[in-house]
Amino acid sequence: MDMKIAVIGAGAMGSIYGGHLSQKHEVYLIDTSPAIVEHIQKEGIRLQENGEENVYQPNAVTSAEGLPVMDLVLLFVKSLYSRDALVSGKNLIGKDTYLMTLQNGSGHEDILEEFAPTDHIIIGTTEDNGAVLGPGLIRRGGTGNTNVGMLTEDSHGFLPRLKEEFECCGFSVKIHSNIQQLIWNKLFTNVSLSAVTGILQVDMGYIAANDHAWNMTVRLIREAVAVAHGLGLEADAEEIIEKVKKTSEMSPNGCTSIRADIQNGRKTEVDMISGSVVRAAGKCGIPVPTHEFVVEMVHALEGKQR
Ligand SMILES: NC(=O)C1=CN([C@@H]2O[C@H](COP(=O)(O)OP(=O)(O)OC[C@H]3O[C@@H](n4cnc5c(N)ncnc54)[C@H](OP(=O)(O)O)[C@@H]3O)[C@@H](O)[C@H]2O)C=CC1
Ligand SMILES: CC(C)(CO)C(=O)C(=O)O
Repeated sequence: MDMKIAVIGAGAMGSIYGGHLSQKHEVYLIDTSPAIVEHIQKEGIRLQENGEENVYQPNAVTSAEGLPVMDLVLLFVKSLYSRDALVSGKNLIGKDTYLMTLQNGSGHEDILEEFAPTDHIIIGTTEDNGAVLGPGLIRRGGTGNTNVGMLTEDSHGFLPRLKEEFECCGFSVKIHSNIQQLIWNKLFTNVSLSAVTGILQVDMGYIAANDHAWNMTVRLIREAVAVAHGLGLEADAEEIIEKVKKTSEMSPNGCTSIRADIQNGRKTEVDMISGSVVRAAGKCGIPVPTHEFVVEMVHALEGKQR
């Protein structure tokens, strides 16, 4: 056992990472749902991956109470629950603990910094994806890189260790010196395609196929690109527009996370997706009326489902 790792949130992504990491590390999967935790305790996590079903047996608990201080805390709750989850897991974080997020959206560091010093925060993206099929049963969809980076210099050389410890469990980790660039590269798709499919409640293919939906998507991309430039990031609007169009066309029946959450009567992560563009725009003094509209509209839709 090399590292003590707490993974908070035993949903799709927490199960994929917690399950795989438990092959070599002492992993504690924490989820507020007693049903999920009991299931994992009895039967482990069943992951459908690479055409087979594998079972992993991390420790599973409903609360961080009584757990030791961790080497790494990996946050995999939906971002609207991040603060609550970290308040409940405060005892997991000691002076040497690294706190890590691969959640969609941007600006998670603003919350993480309330719980750990900046030089112990790891942010990034994952190109893996997954879905919960039932209690303890997860389908691992596509796999790809786990992109990580820090907001400051990695003064203790933790990222190379993290890379090694994750890669021996089957992940492919890339360390980036400008991780915000990577985060925004993914964000452009979520703040345009995902947001518009959520509001319209349509499959991904509808966006490129319908002129009005497409105009709205392009407008969102152009506003987000202006903000990215304001933050000093690189972003080529025409390239991003082309990429988002391809994403829509290549997965005509695909369902985005914002759409799925609204459809399932759940709250969305819009505040850390479109909302993060609005907050960054405020700091740079750039107008983003379409993103402001999206945030209000998605929240209005969430209210309708209750
Ligand atoms: N799914 C995917 O393919 C991808 C997801 N992501 C990101 O990963 C993150 C997690 O997504 P995903 O795994 O799909 O989400 P899920 O909803 O599947 O899993 C989150 C889990 O956390 C639980 N939870 C909620 N609040 C707490 C809390 N305070 N403490 C402990 N557990 C809690 C939830 O319980 P309950 O259901 O009862 O609320 C749920 O079981 C998101 O930020 C998402 O953007 C990134 C890339 C791909
Ligand atoms: C756009 C998509 C489906 C990834 O391609 C996504 O990241 C999301 O909506 O969460």
